[in-house]
Amino acid sequence: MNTLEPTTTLPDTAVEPAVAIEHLQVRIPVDGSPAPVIHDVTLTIGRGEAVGLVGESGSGKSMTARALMRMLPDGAEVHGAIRFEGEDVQEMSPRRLRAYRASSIAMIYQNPHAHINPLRTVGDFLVEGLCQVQKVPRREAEQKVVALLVAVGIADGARRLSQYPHELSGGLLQRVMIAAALATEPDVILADEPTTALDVTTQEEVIAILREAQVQRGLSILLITHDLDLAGAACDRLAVMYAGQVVEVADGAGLVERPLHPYSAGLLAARPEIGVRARLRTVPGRPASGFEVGDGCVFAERCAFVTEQCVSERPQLRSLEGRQVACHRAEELDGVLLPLADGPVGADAPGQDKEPS
Ligand SMILES: Nc1ncnc2c1ncn2[C@@H]1O[C@H](COP(=O)(O)OP(=O)(O)OP(=O)(O)O)[C@@H](O)[C@H]1O
Repeated sequence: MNTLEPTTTLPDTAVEPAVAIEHLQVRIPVDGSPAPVIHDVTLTIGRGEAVGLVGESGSGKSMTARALMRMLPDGAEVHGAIRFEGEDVQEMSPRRLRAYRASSIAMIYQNPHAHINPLRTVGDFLVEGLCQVQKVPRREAEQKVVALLVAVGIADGARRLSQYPHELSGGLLQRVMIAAALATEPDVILADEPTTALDVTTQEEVIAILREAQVQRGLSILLITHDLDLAGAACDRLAVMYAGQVVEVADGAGLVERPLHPYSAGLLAARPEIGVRARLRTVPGRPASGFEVGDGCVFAERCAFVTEQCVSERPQLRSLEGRQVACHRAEELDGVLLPLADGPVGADAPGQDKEPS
């Protein structure tokens, strides 16, 4: 489905962002030695802004979210800055970290069944968090969660409180998870593939609920997804990630109309179009994880425009015409990549001056 309908433009950059990640690098121990999974993530989420983090499997999207929650695997080495409202998340004391996770930031996962106790009722799940962590009296907590269930489209919320997770469909349970996330009145919600396990109609409803929560409650949202169209429709800005690096940040319309990074163009070209019978296009080559790339551009192996400089020197994310891009050749490729996104991707692409390595 090509239904990209971005809604707003870039936020006012003079406003302090809710979240600021600068040059994040993460290494995690694999077979006893540290392996890089995040090379360079630089990303801000403004207050009340929804940012879509898109990219292929293994690019490090979930790891970025986990770094923001300070929930990385044991032994992870972290470099760079992760700030929430100006405060360094890495420097938070255990007590401050508990408060941050309890009331400033909330996470919604792909598979709600995996994040709820199947032996407890929906009511226990929703109410106990409020009673125990936020010290809200039980009766008040029940009233609050019923109102939240109504807000996420569950009209018979009071009845649902006595049900067990297995009695609810995936879509209903994901709404319960959104209600749970909203219950603590967080400033930021991290939604990690929240609709991947749902059918298309339910996907749209869940995204609409998140979007409404963003607008009504002034929430900042990081939406992690493989689905560029979904992210474009639901978010104010998109950050494209590949092999542990953010390679382009733009508003949805800008990205679709004028991608500046060859990987963004490849992702755009790979979107299936309903009603058009054609061979599905793919980005040539295999998606790489952070620990598989060398010192040069993370996309060099698969790029149709690769040069010697790309292989030897990693491009940094830099500002260019109101957006950010990490490509040595972004100026030269401006305008060349759009026909690429609309047409064939690969060795026959225009502007290619060297064989991919
Ligand atoms: N606990 C872990 N231990 C070791 N490696 C891990 C662990 N979790 C993730 N990885 C690796 O880190 C890299 C980034 O993973 P991550 O889950 O962040 O990617 P992703 O972009 O979210 O992918 P997906 O869309 O498939 O969830 C991958 O190479 C993955 O194999």
